[in-house]
Amino acid sequence: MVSRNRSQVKDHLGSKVLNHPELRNTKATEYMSHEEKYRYNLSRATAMLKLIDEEGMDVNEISKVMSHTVSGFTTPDGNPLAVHQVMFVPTLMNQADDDQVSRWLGDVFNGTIVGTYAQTELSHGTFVRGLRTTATYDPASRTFDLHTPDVSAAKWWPGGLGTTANHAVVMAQLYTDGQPRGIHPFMVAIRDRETHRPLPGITVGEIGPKLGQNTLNNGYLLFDHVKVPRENMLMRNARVNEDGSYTKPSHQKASYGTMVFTRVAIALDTVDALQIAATIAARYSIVRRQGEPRDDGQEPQIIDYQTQQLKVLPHIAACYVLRASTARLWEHHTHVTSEVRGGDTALLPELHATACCLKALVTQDCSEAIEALRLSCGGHGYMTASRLPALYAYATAGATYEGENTVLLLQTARYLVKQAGGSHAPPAAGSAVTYLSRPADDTPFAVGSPAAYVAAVGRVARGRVTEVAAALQADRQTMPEADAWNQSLVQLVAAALAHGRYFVVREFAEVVSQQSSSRAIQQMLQLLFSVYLAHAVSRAEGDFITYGGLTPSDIRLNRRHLLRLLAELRPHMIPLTDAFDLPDRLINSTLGAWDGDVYRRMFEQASHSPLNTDEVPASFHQAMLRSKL
Ligand SMILES: CCCCCCCCCCC/C=C/C(=O)SCCNC(=O)CCNC(=O)[C@H](O)C(C)(C)COP(=O)(O)OP(=O)(O)OC[C@H]1O[C@@H](n2cnc3c(N)ncnc32)[C@H](O)[C@@H]1OP(=O)(O)O
Ligand SMILES: Cc1cc2nc3c(=O)[nH]c(=O)nc-3n(C[C@H](O)[C@H](O)[C@H](O)COP(=O)(O)OP(=O)(O)OC[C@H]3O[C@@H](n4cnc5c(N)ncnc54)[C@H](O)[C@@H]3O)c2cc1C
Repeated sequence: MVSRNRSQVKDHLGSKVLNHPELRNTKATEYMSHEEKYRYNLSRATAMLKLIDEEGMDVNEISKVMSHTVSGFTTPDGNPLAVHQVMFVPTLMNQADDDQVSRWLGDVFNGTIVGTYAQTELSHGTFVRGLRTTATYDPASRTFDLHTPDVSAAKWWPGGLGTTANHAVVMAQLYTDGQPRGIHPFMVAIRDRETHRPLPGITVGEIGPKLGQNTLNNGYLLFDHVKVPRENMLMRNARVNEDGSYTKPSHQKASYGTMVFTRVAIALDTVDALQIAATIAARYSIVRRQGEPRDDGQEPQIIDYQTQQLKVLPHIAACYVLRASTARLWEHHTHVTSEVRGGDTALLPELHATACCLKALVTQDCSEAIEALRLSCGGHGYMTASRLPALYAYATAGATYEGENTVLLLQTARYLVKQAGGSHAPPAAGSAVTYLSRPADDTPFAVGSPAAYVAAVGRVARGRVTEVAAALQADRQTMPEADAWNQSLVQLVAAALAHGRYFVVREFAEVVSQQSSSRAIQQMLQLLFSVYLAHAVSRAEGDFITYGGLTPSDIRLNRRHLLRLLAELRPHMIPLTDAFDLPDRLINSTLGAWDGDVYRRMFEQASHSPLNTDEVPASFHQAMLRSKL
């Protein structure tokens, strides 16, 4: 199979997707009903699935074509098959045993089986161990009895479950021999393959409108003592034998593997959304002129206001920096997964810790950045047709799904404080936490030296982690563990974020140092890195004084330095966003097209409003009449 890099995939898709007979003609969906939107997005998602199949793509390629850059074009309101592709199929591949894979995957790939990942319940999402759907094994019939004890245990949220999927991987509490065995995955048929009607004992439907991504087709699901054959528990890790005896998995959290994968995919993908938003805001900021005319008689381009530069340019730098670290995480995930499949789980705890904090850091940074970029476009950024509201809705969902960010940061913090206290297995060579067991890097801070900034970011991470580890340790002597932990929650979250920031900047430092093909490119990467670092310091000045070794004078110098760097970056803003290589049809924004013809496009989109069809819409008279009664 030919492996393509990210840009080549895009080029490849440029011809394949943008010219595909079922995909090339897009419709504006803003005025469609909920059902019309679903039909439109589902038919495009299906065409995309067929295309992926025809092209014979591997997991890396699929992740790229499923990326928001492309899926925002194919399924602008959310892909009802996203969870099928990103979670259901990977769960079968990684958690089903070989027999099960050969039993199901043919039907998955020929489209007979369409699935979802059904974990979250109405009353439990975060605390997975608290899920209440049960799967009780009966050795006499060799079946599991799947049951929802009450409405609060209804599955709620799974993507594609609403009206699309006919199967689900259901995460349920396993009982064998009368013993609870924890959460395990079960392959369950929920709708008839021919009629698509719910099967006996199944109650299923769609949960209703959301902030965005309304055609993800999120659903609910309840079981009334549904019998599932023994062979339908996914058995690559744990096993239930015919007599009901139970074999434990090689790693306690093996069944959480799909979540780790999806966190990595979300981190990588949210940067795509930021790139689109940054391109829109950059292009609009040079087209838009407003204010007292200058010497040349023209009103200034808004990007020449220093405040606008601060709203836009650091986020372009962030696109480059976050892309590098999330791509690195993706590679690391591939490596660790193959080790785990071979039985070696040593690297899993750190992968889990890193995936948690990068997913949280990236989705938080990107959603804040996209909102700042939307605001940088003034009133027009509030229009749906700018695309910025939908990009925000997409990025901010990433802060909640696949593990709410605070909760994930606490998972990272748990790993970090154990490392700092020496109570975890020592980190492997190349680990991202070795800095915790070494003396702090005392490179003196100097404005203009990226290495000095990276060292300061490291001191903040180290200081934050060691301080909270000590506080926790002290509290543990005087109160129960849960109270001690709760007493430090805010500082634990800050420590995990600081660690994530250090991970990100070290990865980019490596990218800059390894770039050798062109001096000009290296200089540009250095400039982007300097902007990212100076902005990071300006966002957390207190931390850099408290832990990073910076003085109030350094902080003042950094503020001026950042503004100078922004002025230096400004002439490169358009080439830097053009380099994301996003065709207009993928950007799909009135404000962000390459030719800058913003105002004509805005008028053109207004012509689609159904309220403009008649000079006086009938609804006006009807409503006025009612108000007079
Ligand atoms: C490229 C294109 C892609 C674009 C994709 C976009 C579309 C995607 C659509 C997304 C749809 C969304 C789907 C979902 O949201 S699915 C539901 C996701 N749900 C969650 O993420 C729930 C979050 N909660 C949890 O994961 C767990 O409950 C939590 C980890 C918080 C706690 O678990 P638990 O209580 O069981 O464990 P403990 O805290 O007690 O920890 C015990 C030890 O286990 C370690 N641990 C925990 N998880 C893992 C793991 N996954 N791997 C390895 N190890 C793990 C933990 O660190 C503890 O270790 P120590 O005892 O050594 O400290
Ligand atoms: C668009 C979308 C798509 C989704 N798709 C799927 C899907 O396909 N399949 C699926 O199974 N699920 C899906 N989900 C569900 C999603 O995974 C959960 O909503 C998510 O994991 C958060 O869990 P929760 O809703 O229980 O939040 P809660 O845990 O109730 O969070 C509420 C607040 O409580 C805080 N909190 C909770 N526990 C702790 C703690 N231990 N310490 C400190 N603070 C805490 C949180 O930080 C947060 O501020 C989806 C959700 C969304 C929004």
